[in-house]
Amino acid sequence: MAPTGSLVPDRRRLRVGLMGGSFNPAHEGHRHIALLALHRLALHEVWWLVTPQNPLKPVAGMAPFAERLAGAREVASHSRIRPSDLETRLGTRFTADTLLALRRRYPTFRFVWVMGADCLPEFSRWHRWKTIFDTVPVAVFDRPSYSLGAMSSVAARHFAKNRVPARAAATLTMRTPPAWAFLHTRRHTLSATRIRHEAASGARAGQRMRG
Ligand SMILES: Nc1ncnc2c1ncn2[C@@H]1O[C@H](COP(=O)(O)OP(=O)(O)OP(=O)(O)O)[C@@H](O)[C@H]1O
Ligand SMILES: O=C(O)c1ccc[n+]([C@@H]2O[C@H](COP(=O)([O-])O)[C@@H](O)[C@H]2O)c1
Repeated sequence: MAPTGSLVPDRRRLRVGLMGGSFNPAHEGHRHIALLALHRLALHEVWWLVTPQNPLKPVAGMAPFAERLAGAREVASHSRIRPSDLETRLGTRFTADTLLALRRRYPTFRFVWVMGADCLPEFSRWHRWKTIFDTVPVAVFDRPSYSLGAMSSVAARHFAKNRVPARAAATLTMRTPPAWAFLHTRRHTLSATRIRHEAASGARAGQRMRG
């Protein structure tokens, strides 16, 4: 059940970054951290887990799943970045459940959860958030304006003792969880929120021109 097109046999000790997201829509910021993750975490692949619905985000304004997945496939355009509908196929909605299911399904793979710094401040609101840290190592990538909030967050403080230095990030997939790193990297300013706002104001301007 690996992402469509995966030719890698299940038995290999594949090092895989799992990057969950709404991808509403996918953009260069996603690609930016996926490429950094491949390099800095010494991964074979990054799987973009396009979520059927983020449990903490409103349903209103969420583009249809098929549209978000198609957009992710277009933006990824890299043989080692694999957009996937795994959560839909597994029937999981919460990250903790997805990770446990993936670990069961691919017992020989080395997974690491990859996310941007904006996720850390709200992480303690995620369903069974401590289980996530206990299931796979976690890599957090810098994102403009979120670094300070991320490091003072409930999750960062709770797992402070389990943090490994960024220079050791390439060893994360080999570590027994909980283990996590914060990577101060080149940052990318783009967000899906901005793209949606720009699309909406473009549409309004078009309406004014026509009216
Ligand atoms: N510019 C970026 N820099 C770092 N991480 C990013 C960036 N854009 C997205 N991410 C990360 O990618 C994952 C999926 O993000 P998501 O699909 O929600 O995009 P988003 O731009 O944050 O969307 P929205 O603005 O709608 O919240 C998250 O872990 C998020 O932190
Ligand atoms: O499991 C949860 O409770 C949970 C709460 C919020 C977000 N997530 C996951 O976090 C990932 C990033 O979500 P998003 O919408 O910020 O791109 C995506 O895989 C979501 O399913 C998961």
